Amino acid sequence: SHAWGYGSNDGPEKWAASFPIANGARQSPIDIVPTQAQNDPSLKQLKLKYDPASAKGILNNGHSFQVDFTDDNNSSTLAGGPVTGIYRLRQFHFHWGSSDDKGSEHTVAGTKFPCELHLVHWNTKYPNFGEAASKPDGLAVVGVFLKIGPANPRLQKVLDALDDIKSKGRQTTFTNFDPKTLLPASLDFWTYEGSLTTPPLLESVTWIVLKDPISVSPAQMAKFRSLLFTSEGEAPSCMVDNFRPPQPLKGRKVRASFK
Ligand SMILES: COc1ccc(N2C[C@H](O)c3cc(S(N)(=O)=O)sc3S2(=O)=O)cc1
Ligand SMILES: [Zn+2]
Repeated sequence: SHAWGYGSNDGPEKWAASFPIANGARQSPIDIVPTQAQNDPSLKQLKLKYDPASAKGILNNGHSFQVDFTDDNNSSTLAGGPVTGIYRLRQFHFHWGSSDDKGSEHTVAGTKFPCELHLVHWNTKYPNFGEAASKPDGLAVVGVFLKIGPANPRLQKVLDALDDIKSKGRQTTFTNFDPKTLLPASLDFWTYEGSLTTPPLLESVTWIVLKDPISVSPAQMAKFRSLLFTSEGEAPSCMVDNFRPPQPLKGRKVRASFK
């Protein structure tokens, strides 16, 4: 079985054994070096259109927690930016640390953030998510950094739901939520061609990492850290440090939508 995790026995340094693409040419995350990113005036404005009614549920999947969206129509989509065509929102999830000095997957000139939000979209030129996930232009993930500061009221509805999904496999209804409320004021972004940051590590992701972070308070970070990697009945293991470290750039260019 392809059981993987973030521990010393099954963590990122071990993934290549079951998923050799871990050493591939376009792996994620990466360290973004702003001074080496090239401004590309041909990049369009990011167009995000989210319908709160398309939020469906919230699930502890044993690696993170995710909010799933109905993706059988174009009610919640991404277009513009570096992509061609329309991508449908599938889910969003987070990665975070055991302490505020780490947790993000992407880093900015070596700076780690305590948490990173990923909004996962798939290219509607393919018939479904599973098909899209294996194509080089199949997925587009928007990454948003979370930085320690005042409590973020926009996060609260998500964090309040975590008590119901403490252990792996737990899920509950979660609807009437607009993920746009989780985004910073500016949609300035860096973009590069990469991969999923967890197994199966497929090299199918156009990454769109927003330059500006949103805030999260230490108490709100403690809520993330109250989740468990483990199922009910197993010895409890706190869900923390569920991030992959930056991977080699291997000649890739990072473009900036801003000067
Ligand atoms: C069989 O192919 C598959 C393709 C994708 C997935 N997913 C689960 C992954 O954990 C995963 C990781 C993502 S990240 N951290 O944004 O790079 S996005 C994502 S997923 O929801 O698309 C499952 C099977
Ligand atoms: Zn992710």
